[in-house]
Amino acid sequence: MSIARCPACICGGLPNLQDRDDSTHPMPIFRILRLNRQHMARLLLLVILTTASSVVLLVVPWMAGHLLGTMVTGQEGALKGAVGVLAACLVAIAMLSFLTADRMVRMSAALLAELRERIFDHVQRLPMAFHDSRGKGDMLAVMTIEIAKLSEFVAVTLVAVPARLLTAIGAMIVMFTIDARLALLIPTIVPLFYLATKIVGRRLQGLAVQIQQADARAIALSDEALQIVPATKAFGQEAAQYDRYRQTVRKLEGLMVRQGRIYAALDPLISLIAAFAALAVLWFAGHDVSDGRMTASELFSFMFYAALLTRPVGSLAHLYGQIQTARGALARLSAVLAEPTEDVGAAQASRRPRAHGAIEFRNVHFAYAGRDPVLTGVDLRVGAAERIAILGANGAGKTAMINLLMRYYDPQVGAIFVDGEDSRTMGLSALRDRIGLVPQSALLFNATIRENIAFGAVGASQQMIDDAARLAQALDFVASLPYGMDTVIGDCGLRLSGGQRQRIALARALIKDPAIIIFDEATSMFDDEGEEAFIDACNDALHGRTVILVTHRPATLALANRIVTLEDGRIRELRADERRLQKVSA
Ligand SMILES: Nc1ncnc2c1ncn2[C@@H]1O[C@H](COP(=O)(O)OP(=O)(O)OP(=O)(O)O)[C@@H](O)[C@H]1O
Repeated sequence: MSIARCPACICGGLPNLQDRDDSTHPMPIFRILRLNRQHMARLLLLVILTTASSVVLLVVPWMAGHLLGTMVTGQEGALKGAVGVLAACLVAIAMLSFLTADRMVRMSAALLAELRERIFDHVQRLPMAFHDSRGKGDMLAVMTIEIAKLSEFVAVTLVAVPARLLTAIGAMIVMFTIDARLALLIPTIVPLFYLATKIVGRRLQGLAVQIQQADARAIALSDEALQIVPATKAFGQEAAQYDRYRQTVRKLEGLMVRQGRIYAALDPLISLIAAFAALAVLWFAGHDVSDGRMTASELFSFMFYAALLTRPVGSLAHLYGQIQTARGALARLSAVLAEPTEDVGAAQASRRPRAHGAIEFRNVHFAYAGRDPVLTGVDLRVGAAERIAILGANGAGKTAMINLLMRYYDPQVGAIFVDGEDSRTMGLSALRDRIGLVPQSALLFNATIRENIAFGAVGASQQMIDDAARLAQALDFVASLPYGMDTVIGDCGLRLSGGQRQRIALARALIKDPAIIIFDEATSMFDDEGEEAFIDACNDALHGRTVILVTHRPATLALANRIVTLEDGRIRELRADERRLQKVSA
């Protein structure tokens, strides 16, 4: 029996980042974000707002130049008008900035929430084989950091691009109208900008991937460390755990510093190129003004537009790096969303005929991906209401049989029948509705006892919860807790004893009144007395149900009326003397 995984635990392994294939062709961003009409309307409004800001912004250099020109020439009347227009522009820019920022936050938050819901829903529905193959930290990084990056990219960065382009093109046009000869100097610096962003962008791309990997590892390590706090304390591993985490976050720090340095260098570089261009303009324009070919107002305006131009060009240079980061996030999200989910089928338990619980494994062969075969021709018939125990050495494949019965995996050869129907054709929800699983690790979550029991059946009523708790003989200990059924039990039920957790797990399994109950080493954490009490509790609860017991514990075997053993990948019925021996020790 393998250790059942706690839903919130990292035991499934750290991210295997080397194995990850990020080369998957990313889905278009609009498909990933499912941008519907409402989103498009909001995006359009944002584009209009940022564009309006740009238009007003384009008036400012003109008016500022005009203002300075009138100051130089001493035209008092024109001064007042220019100040008034400038003030109006500044107020308009402030208001538009507020509106834009407010809308951006709403848009970004909405996209983030929707994407989070979607990926959460999708990941939960992915088959066990997928979860086995992916590191949990890696998945957590995709579900948190990556989607945050993506929604911010769309709602903040991408939305501002039209406005930036408009500002750049608008500034260029006005500069051409002021002095085409001088304006022609500007395009000569474009190749320099391009070169700078290309070189910088190439460095940023590799760094973005490394930062994502280090981020994922840091998330995985902190999650794992929190899960194994008791083990860390018991083995005095606090310092070693700290070192492991420290190495990862320091590596992340180094990468972020490198990325920050590149971005830090980019802005001054762009400014320097722009400043040299401005100097060249001044050089030529100085002659034009002294020769009377250009007014002082035009010169000032020209210079202001040149300065205005550096802002959108600078942010467009940043855009290259941001696109690379978003592309990486998009590829990883696409890869997860492209994975086919399990088809659970409609939950119609109430309309299904009552199941009998007969099970048959017919020539079942199974190997986990990339591993040696575990089951090599399992044949086993379990009659309705029969109680069977499956014995076998560690690693023999007992849990693998349960995993196949639950259809967490499918066999490579052979089939499993439940009530005479091939489990692969009956629909996952129809199959799983018939089975109550009590695993070794109770898989409880941090909520009340009531919520944990109700988890076993969609729409469970109060009466059903109480009945299930009574059947599992959990009512006594629940009554002794400070808030009874409403007591919150901590992560994985850590505020309960092992035996109490198992009773909650049994109640949860019984609440849907399943025809089949599986105990996968469910009594391994009991002492003899606790095990006997638990078995007493089970005797009533198991009445009329098919029971599969995976256990090494003799006392639990007493529940079984038939014992088989799994050896070399096949089922062997115990001989009468072996059976007697097992029962005697029980
Ligand atoms: N998710 C998995 N991916 C790959 N191999 C696995 C996985 N789970 C178990 N195995 C391997 O499959 C084999 C059978 O494991 P299984 O858990 O079914 O054994 P078991 O009979 O339940 O053992 P035990 O009595 O120790 O719990 C083992 O060799 C194990 O290493």
